[in-house]
Amino acid sequence: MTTGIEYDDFLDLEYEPRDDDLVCEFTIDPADGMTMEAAASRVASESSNGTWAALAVDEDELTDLGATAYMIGNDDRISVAYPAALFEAGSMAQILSCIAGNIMGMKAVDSIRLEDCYWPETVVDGFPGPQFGTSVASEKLDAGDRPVLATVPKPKVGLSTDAHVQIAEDAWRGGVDLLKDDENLTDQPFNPFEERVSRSLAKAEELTEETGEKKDYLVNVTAETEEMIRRAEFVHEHGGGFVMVDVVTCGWSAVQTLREHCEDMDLAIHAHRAMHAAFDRMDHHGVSMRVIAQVARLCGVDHIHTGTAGLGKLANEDTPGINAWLKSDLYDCTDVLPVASGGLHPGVTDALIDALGTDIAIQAGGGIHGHPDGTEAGARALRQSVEATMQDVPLAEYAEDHAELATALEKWGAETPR
Ligand SMILES: O=C(COP(=O)(O)O)[C@H](O)[C@H](O)COP(=O)(O)O
Ligand SMILES: [Mg+2]
Repeated sequence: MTTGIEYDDFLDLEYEPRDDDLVCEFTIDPADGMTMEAAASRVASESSNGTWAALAVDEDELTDLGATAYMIGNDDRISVAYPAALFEAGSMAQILSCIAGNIMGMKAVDSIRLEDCYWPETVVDGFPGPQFGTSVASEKLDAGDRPVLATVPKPKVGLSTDAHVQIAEDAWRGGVDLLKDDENLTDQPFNPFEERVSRSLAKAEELTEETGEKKDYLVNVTAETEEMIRRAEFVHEHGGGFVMVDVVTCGWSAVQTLREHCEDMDLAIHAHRAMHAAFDRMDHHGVSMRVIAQVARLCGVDHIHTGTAGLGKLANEDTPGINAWLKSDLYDCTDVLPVASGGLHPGVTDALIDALGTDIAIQAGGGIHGHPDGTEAGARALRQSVEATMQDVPLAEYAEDHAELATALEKWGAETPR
């Protein structure tokens, strides 16, 4: 006996999602002449098992994996439920090819944005999730209850290895926990990977000894996948506890492979999100940062950049909401430490912690190295701004007997750079 598959089969406003459905919320703008219902059913169809033409299939030869558009809101939002059996366990590439694949370009909608996902346990269980998450603050570092502090040397590329290591030393001595490579610093001749990593990690050990606080390094291992694994092994062999990867430009399959190897080496993964804005910057089309963060958590990164709640130099989606999701219960999946970065300096630390809490990493590049008295003073100023905020003392008051903070406040005040 044959069964028909056509668009109407993918819309059922009475449908109640099952516990093991993956539910996705989209904002859509139907094309001219297309109703919300018609557009919604086409989205559900193309992202699961339908196509533009009606099909007749032998029932005995078909597992019905059709999605159901079951809710159409007043605000151009629709909800689509996908049966868990549609998805290959543990393959983020396959999941995204369904829920954020062809539908992003279909003519039935003028625009479509994947806003949010509700992940069922069956799908989450296919992924490893993070190894450490927020616990890095005490398990791998000595940050305790305060935010983890990190800095990226600036200029972001072009510094020699000597200059890079000197900046690292100054920043660690001044009070940051982590040195971080920038997103486009990998293995270039002016500062080759192996020399940079071996010398910086040796310096981290010295500074750990000197300061009595664990110092470590977010090493950018971004590369073609096999080379990336080789670089992660190099970090491990030289005593590093972290790697950094540009998750969007590398792709999720590479991240999944890296995560697998990091398990054996006890390395935490710091996710830089360069290029995320190509997907999430437009509020009517693409994939939200919220979903990108969800995907990153399932794939197993321990930290991810989620923005500054509007206090930095880059456009941000809902940072507090995304951070709350990263720390929320998700079956047995470990949480993720959110990283605030991009245009931060000591003068905004109080507002930042007020907006995002203390369970974050604060990363400042220009806001440390641009300090009039240099990197060490800049790092001290950032650390002082955190101490003040943790003790509930206004920054200006704390600055009265903390010279580095006073100089930073004089230079930047509480401005939000552009
Ligand atoms: O280099 C920096 C910040 O440098 P600086 O502190 O000098 O601005 C990071 O790449 C951005 O934070 C990325 O943005 P986001 O964190 O939003 O992904
Ligand atoms: Mg950067």
